[in-house]
Amino acid sequence: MAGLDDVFGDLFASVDAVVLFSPSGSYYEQFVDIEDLDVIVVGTENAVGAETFVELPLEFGNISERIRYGLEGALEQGVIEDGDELACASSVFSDGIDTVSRVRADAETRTGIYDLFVKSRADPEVVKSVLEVAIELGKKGQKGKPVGALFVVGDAGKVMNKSRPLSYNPFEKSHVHVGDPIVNVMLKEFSRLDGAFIISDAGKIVSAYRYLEPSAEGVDIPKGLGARHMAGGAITRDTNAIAIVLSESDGLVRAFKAGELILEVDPEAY
Ligand SMILES: Nc1ncnc2c1ncn2[C@@H]1O[C@H](COP(=O)(O)OP(=O)(O)OP(=O)(O)O)[C@@H](O)[C@H]1O
Ligand SMILES: [Mn+2]
Repeated sequence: MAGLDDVFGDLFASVDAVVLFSPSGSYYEQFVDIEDLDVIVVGTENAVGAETFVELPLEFGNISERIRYGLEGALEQGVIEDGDELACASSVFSDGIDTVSRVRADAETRTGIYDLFVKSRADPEVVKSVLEVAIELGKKGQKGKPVGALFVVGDAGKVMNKSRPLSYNPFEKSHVHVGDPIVNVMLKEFSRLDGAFIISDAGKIVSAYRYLEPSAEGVDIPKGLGARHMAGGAITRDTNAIAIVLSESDGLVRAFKAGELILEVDPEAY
């Protein structure tokens, strides 16, 4: 009679590699000595000093997103190949690894999230910080009310040329950068007001309250999204900036690059 090992064993039978999502050191060590096994560690940092590591821009709360973006990064780095069968081990309910998903790597479902972080003009850390601010703002809102915001990151000179001020720029003479705790408070406070934040490649806040005037010609953003998303999407086609948009109406955070929607996350999942 078949035991559970025989049945669940199919999940990891003849896989091309094992992908461990943010494993503990002792968990990882168990795999290192298994013969002929490729082990890939995925996470926001390489805490276990793994030989093959793929960095995630953020710890995706949703398991399928975490796996999808992890595998996209692994494909991008060439540590797995299209069609590879992978046993992806991750934690869903506890701190430790408690879940194994068998997934086939599929190069066609590529979303471009790695381009967003790794191949943008702006520093990846800057993109990550802005995404974190948007997610936090989406989670808490402003004084309990849902709030929207638009952050344009990178290629700031060109973005400034394609926009105009709606009001006095509170960042005019300041030298503040995203990631500073005080700046996060300021960004949240100013997000109540209209327009976009413009942020440089290195993370300097160049301006708040900018009205973007890109040409919207040929921009293909999903129907139902309004002027904020259209302006955010379009500016990324006209310049080498990326746009991170928090929607006041559906609460989602979206990222655009080269005029295309690249990432869509629900702040409540973080
Ligand atoms: N071209 C623009 N540049 C900068 N900010 C803009 C621009 N167009 C709209 N906004 C900002 O977006 C806000 C919301 O506009 P609108 O409702 O049309 O956008 P939306 O895409 O539906 O966003 P939301 O999902 O947050 O409602 C406006 O009040 C304004 O602050
Ligand atoms: Mn709207």
